Amino acid sequence: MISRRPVGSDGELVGLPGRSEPNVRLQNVSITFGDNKALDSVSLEIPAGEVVGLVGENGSGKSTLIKILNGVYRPDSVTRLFIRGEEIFPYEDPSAFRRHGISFVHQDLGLVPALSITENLLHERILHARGAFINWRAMHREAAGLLARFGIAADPRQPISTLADTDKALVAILRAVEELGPNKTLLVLDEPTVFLPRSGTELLFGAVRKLLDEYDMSVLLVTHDLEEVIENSDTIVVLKGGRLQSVLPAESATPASLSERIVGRTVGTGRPVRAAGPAETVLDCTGLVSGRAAGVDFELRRGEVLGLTGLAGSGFEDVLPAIYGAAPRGALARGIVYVPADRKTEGGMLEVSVAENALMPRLGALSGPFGLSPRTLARHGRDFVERYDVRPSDPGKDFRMLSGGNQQKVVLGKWLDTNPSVVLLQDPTQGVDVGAREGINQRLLEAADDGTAVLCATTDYEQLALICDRVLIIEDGRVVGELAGADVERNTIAMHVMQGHRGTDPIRKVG
Ligand SMILES: Nc1ncnc2c1ncn2[C@@H]1O[C@H](COP(=O)(O)OP(=O)(O)OP(=O)(O)O)[C@@H](O)[C@H]1O
Repeated sequence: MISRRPVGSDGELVGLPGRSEPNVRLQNVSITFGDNKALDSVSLEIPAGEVVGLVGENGSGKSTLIKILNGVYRPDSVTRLFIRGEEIFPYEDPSAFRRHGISFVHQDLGLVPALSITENLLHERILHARGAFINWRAMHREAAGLLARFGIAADPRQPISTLADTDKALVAILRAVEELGPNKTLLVLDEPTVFLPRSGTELLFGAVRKLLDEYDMSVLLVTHDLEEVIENSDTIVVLKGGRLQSVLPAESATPASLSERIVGRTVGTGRPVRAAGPAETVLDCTGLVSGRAAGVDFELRRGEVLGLTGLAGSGFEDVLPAIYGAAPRGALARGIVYVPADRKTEGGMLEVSVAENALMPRLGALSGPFGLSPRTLARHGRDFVERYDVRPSDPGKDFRMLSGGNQQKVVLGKWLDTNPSVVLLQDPTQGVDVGAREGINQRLLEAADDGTAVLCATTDYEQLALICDRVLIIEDGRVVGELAGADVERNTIAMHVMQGHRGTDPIRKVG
């Protein structure tokens, strides 16, 4: 993408207004939680027609900035915000953002599965027509028009749950834009593609560009996926420790240069060489049927890292909860642990400290006759936050106060510390920054070297390529192929997932 703003001698964009006033201008955005200055004098501009990517390590302030833009948090009073040149005062009226045309799509998309596509898409208007006459025929016609314009081949009367994941994400985006009425300024996309394959992401951003051209709006894209942000943004803004680290034209950025700016170092993309362990089977999964899994067979061996992947909806996502759910009581005693993707509702206890969360599965082992002393809790807590690089490194902090990525480190670490024989991981590095991702992968490989069998279900092919000894591809609820050795490589995995989908037979069938 060609940036429309001037570039300085250091390759960074000059942060002054361009020829015309940007759609959104943030000046000195600052916010303080207790003694933590989560955002410190951040100034940035989001010009019309541009996608501005917002990246930064876990806890750098991305979500906080978004929450200021939707009125959840009040910034410190030095902050000044301008929308299409007009200063707005969110302290006085948090709904000002919405009225000035700012809308959001979050990772969970916020769709209601049982409702029709039309009801989801035109939700706001239908809601406001409450009690009044709703012309359903006209609503469906309008929804059908929108779907057709954005290439979604579906009847708008059908439930949204029948759509493929990419189309669901697209509907969520169209709805967010539709809800703004005539006043369309900024669409904030908060990791909307984490569950999508690359091809889905491309489709989605094709539609986003079309929206930008049609409405002269802007997009603020928050993501941890460096390739995605480079491919789809015009400008990339890097936050570090609550401050503006840099503003760059996306065309000049590479994943290595970005990770350097984000975490202060380049992050390794090499695959470690691992010795083949003994072939002892620790988990024999035969004919597993659950959700969309329709007879999944595989063996998991001691000390190996096995990946499970496929297109969203292929059934690979249903395997781990089914395995864990099959033995809920005895699972932990037998050394099986499960780390779900949804760490907020399933993974951690929000109201207690990081240290208590981290030590919870080992409380019995660590406690003396009089329970766990505060001193022991603090000592183990300190050791934990250091080993898993949890930030801020305060074990006494409430879990709920951590950023999303730091919560993920705590949830993963607390289970790995139980020295399990089997670890079941669903999207383990989702929402985790590029540096922490490397740390987590390292911990997983160390666990495997110590004999733990790791089963990892994800569409993050890059992560699979970095840690897996074998990768199983699932299609229509069954294992249709296995990649091992040099074939455990990102593009090869992606190709086989896609080719399997088209019904060809590119890889060795298992069984
Ligand atoms: N409600 C809150 N109370 C106290 N501290 C908070 C609160 N919300 C955020 N913080 C702190 O503000 C800082 C920025 O957090 P934020 O969630 O914005 O980071 P982030 O860049 O979105 O991280 P991630 O990539 O992990 O989602 C962190 O130090 C976090 O602990």
